[in-house]
Amino acid sequence: MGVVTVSKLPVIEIFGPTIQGEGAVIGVKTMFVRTYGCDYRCGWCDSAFTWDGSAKDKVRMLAPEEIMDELTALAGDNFDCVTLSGGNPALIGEGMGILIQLLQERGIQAAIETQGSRWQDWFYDVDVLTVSPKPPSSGMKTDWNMLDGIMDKMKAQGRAAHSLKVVVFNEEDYQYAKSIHRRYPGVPLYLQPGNEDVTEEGDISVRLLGKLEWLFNLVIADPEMNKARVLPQLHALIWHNKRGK
Ligand SMILES: C[S@@+](CC[C@H](N)C(=O)[O-])C[C@H]1O[C@@H](n2cnc3c(N)ncnc32)[C@H](O)[C@@H]1O
Ligand SMILES: Nc1nc2[nH]cc(C(=O)O)c2c(=O)[nH]1
Ligand code: SF4
Ligand SMILES: [Mg+2]
Repeated sequence: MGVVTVSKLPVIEIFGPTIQGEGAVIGVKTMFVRTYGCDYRCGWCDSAFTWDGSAKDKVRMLAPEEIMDELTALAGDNFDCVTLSGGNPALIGEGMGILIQLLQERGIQAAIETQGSRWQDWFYDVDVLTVSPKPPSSGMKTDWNMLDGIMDKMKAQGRAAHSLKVVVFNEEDYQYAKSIHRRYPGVPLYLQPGNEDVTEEGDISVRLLGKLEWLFNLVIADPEMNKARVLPQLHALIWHNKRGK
């Protein structure tokens, strides 16, 4: 018997193919792997089941190879990109690094969604890194030392396409987004209107589009935001608050 490496990941859901609904690679067909656990507790988190205990019984500890097999079983070769989200995927060390390698060996892009509260060396290997620092409305406090460190390292390394994405619910959040833009001026900034009710059932697109127009108007009036991009959560316009989309 060979030695078994323990590098399993806590996975709460694997789904797709769907369309990436946010940020730099919006519109691209992608699979999702959502890890369990978060070091934050954002008041408005649209994926609170990844950390609030309500879906704890659905968590599976999976080896990177098992995740690959499940992606293939779900979608065959009908995808070129896998988005690793959570929760905070940056809580996971070795296992995530191995999964990213496995994906890339098969010519599949690895995209990451994380909030910038933790660093992992595998950030260097990611194809698309989205760092989404949290504005005041979340109730979280930004660790500026950590965020500076992450942005410095990504800049110095230069391979992975990285960008910033700030969710904006109110004027104070908008000011926070501006402070992020001033602090990291060379990094593409995406602004995303907040979904104020992540439990509402039925069609929420009119409400979301209203919030998008509000954010459009702030940016339109603001010469400091000439380079920012304002995008909706595209999947939420189409599939609303449905899970696994
Ligand atoms: C659920 S999080 C998981 C990844 C990581 N924890 C993070 O926050 O970046 C994925 C993305 O959804 C965004 N998000 C969460 N709740 C939201 C809401 N109510 N409205 C708009 N965006 C939201 C987050 O800001 C983040 O950019
Ligand atoms: N379609 C779709 N696009 C997304 N982009 C980021 C997501 C996330 O929850 O991390 C997400 C998601 O949950 N679904
Ligand atoms: S950091 Fe991301 S997953 Fe964690 S609570 Fe905030 S939005 Fe949710
Ligand atoms: Mg989501």
